[in-house]
Amino acid sequence: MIEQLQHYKNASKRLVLLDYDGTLVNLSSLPSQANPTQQTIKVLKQLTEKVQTKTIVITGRSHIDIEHFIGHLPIDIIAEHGAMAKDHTGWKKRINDSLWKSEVAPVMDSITAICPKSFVEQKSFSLAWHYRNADEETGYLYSRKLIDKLEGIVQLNNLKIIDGNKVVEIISKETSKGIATKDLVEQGNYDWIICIGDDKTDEDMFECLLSHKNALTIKVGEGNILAKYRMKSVEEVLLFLEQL
Ligand SMILES: O=P(O)(O)OC[C@H]1O[C@H](O[C@H]2O[C@H](CO)[C@@H](O)[C@H](O)[C@H]2O)[C@H](O)[C@@H](O)[C@@H]1O
Repeated sequence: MIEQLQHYKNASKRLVLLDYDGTLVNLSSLPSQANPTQQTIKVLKQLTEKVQTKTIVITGRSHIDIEHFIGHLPIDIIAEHGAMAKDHTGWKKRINDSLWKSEVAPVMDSITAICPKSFVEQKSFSLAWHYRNADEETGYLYSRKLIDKLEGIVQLNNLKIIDGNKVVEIISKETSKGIATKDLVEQGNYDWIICIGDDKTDEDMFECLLSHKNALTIKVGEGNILAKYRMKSVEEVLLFLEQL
């Protein structure tokens, strides 16, 4: 890793891709509580000041949430797993597919009604059913039931199910952090890339970067790994980013 970092420092055009929840901030019981810490803000600010370095926060969050958390920083953002993107000109849609929401919402609502402490998060191009605060066993069982009930709608509407961290999310099949990463890599001609994430959707970025010889990919926490390195915690990620 030290050798790789040296190459990174000597590179002339760098890309730093950072997931938000579970990577830049610790997970919390409600999405609205995951405010960035002072250290997170400091680290992101430092990265935006680096020359020859493009830093992008790439998140499953709605563009409204992430704008609320870090929108005051001069940093590029890709939100909703690639459906929305922000650069110095402002926010833009990368897809235009949300008509299916009227079919999915009632199914999620019906499960919310029978699974205490679960709730639906609305985003522009996706719907997410959260069960972190439900009783563990009950939440998991209902998440399987929900996935089962949604299979048909998902197939008919060219959608996919993201079976995430205590969340079941529905979004267009044409959107992923991997697709967004591929676009960035093709357009940017970067000679070094650092990519850090903790969740299943971040594996799509790692997979996209597998064949890139100058990509340093880092998985935060345990579980499946297509990344080359692993870090234990958000705190370790922030310390690492401070050294870049
Ligand atoms: O791509 P990310 O930046 O990792 O965002 C993924 C999802 O994050 C949020 O949900 C997760 O974090 C919440 C706050 O810590 C937590 O309460 C929830 O259980 C997690 O699933 C967000 O609400 C989702 O929209 C994002 O897709």
